[in-house]
Amino acid sequence: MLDDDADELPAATLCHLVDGDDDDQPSGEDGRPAHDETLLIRKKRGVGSGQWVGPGGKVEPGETPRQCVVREVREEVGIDVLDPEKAGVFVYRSDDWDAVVHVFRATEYAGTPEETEEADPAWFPVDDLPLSEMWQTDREWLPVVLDGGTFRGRFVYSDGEPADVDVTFGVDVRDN
Ligand SMILES: Nc1ncnc2c1[nH]c(=O)n2[C@H]1C[C@H](O)[C@@H](COP(=O)(O)OP(=O)(O)OP(=O)(O)O)O1
Repeated sequence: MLDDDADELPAATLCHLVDGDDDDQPSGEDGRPAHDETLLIRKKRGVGSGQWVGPGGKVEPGETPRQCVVREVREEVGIDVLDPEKAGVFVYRSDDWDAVVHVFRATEYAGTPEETEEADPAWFPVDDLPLSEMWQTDREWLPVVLDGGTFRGRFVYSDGEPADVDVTFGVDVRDN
């Protein structure tokens, strides 16, 4: 881990779901995106509200990060992710909240994303993400995660801007 105190921090999760139409139906006719797209939410409240982010949230007592990410995706957009795979982990430090954030990638899900009180979901092509309306540090690692890679990072924000950014790719993130 890139931060000595990471074990002391509250935990949170993010899910980056990648979908593409790989069956026999004409593009888009089964309600699934025609090409590789990823599900983002316009977050209505909480940390990062107003931005496009992956669905996710804070890990509750007694919950594992994997259990959390399944619950949060269900609560925020009403679908069940079936195969969340750990793809990264980063320490986030800011003026008002610090956390260790576990990042999952998924390709299988049940249901159709819908708007909730917490989030407004939309699919974006993986090569055309709304980066100017996302966390600035997402551009460091999100394309790698969407492409099947792994990373570990430490992102320090001050006054809403990245002040210290450290990322390593191609690491084993299964147990941390
Ligand atoms: N730097 C950065 N980039 C991308 N995403 C994040 C960060 N820092 C973060 O904290 N996050 C993400 C990690 C989590 O998904 C959320 C924070 O949790 P939040 O959505 O506020 O928690 P919930 O449990 O859903 O909501 P409330 O408890 O606030 O109702 O931000």
